[in-house]
Amino acid sequence: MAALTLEALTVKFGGLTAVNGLDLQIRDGELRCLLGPNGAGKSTTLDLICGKTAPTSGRIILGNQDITNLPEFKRARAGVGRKFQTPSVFKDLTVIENLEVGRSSEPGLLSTLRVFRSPVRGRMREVLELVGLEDAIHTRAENLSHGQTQWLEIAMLLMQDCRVILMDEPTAGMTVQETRQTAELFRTLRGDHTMIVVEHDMTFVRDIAETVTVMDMGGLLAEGSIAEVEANPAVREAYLADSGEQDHA
Ligand SMILES: Nc1ncnc2c1ncn2[C@@H]1O[C@H](COP(=O)(O)OP(=O)(O)OP(=O)(O)O)[C@@H](O)[C@H]1O
Repeated sequence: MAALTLEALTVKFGGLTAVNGLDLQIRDGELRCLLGPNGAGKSTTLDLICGKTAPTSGRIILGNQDITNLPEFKRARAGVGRKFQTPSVFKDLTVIENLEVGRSSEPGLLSTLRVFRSPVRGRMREVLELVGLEDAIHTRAENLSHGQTQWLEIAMLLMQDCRVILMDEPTAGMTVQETRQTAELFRTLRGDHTMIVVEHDMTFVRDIAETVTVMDMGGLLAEGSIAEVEANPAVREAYLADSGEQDHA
């Protein structure tokens, strides 16, 4: 079953069509990489899916629910999770406290108490092990490395049991080692979680990619395995036309 379907999705900003009639279908459990030269419309596509930007036309369907006209917070509740480039963790709180706060959709004493019940606590430990933060449970977020902070944010999304997780350049600013660990994490997550990842780091993409979608000028340019799209002359041309981006494909 499709976790997410985009139908002829379009957004215009004045005279500029940033996303142009985009059709996309993401299977449950799929890890889809979204590539394309600068200005291709990748981040705007994520903005449209999470509700940060309203489309000019087209439809967005999550599972079998049409979410095109839902406001951002309702889409989050419906199961769209978004990780932005700048982490939004609480610096003064520890790793586990961040997960507790992130988990609580109804702030207040009752929900905080509920969080401490064992099934949720057990799930937190599981998620922290998954992202490699099991030894940093009581570390304040401000003392985490850049990579660890990104993993904490991913852990917070995993706790929300999102239907689809959107990530914009998750490895930006990471060391080579952190990027490798993130690739390993994503390979573990795929199958159980549905993710759309916008990424420029082609080594990382090759490490994690199943199907990749290449956008150019707001539209879909190519879709297939990494080998297929890298061999596609139209893809090569699009990247070469974008002067600063030759290294990205
Ligand atoms: N709110 C906005 N108002 C006007 N134009 C916008 C807005 N958001 C994006 N754009 C334009 O839409 C186009 C697509 O931008 P977008 O950020 O989606 O590209 P991208 O593929 O994510 O690029 P990059 O890889 O550089 O992040 C660009 O020309 C951008 O300037």
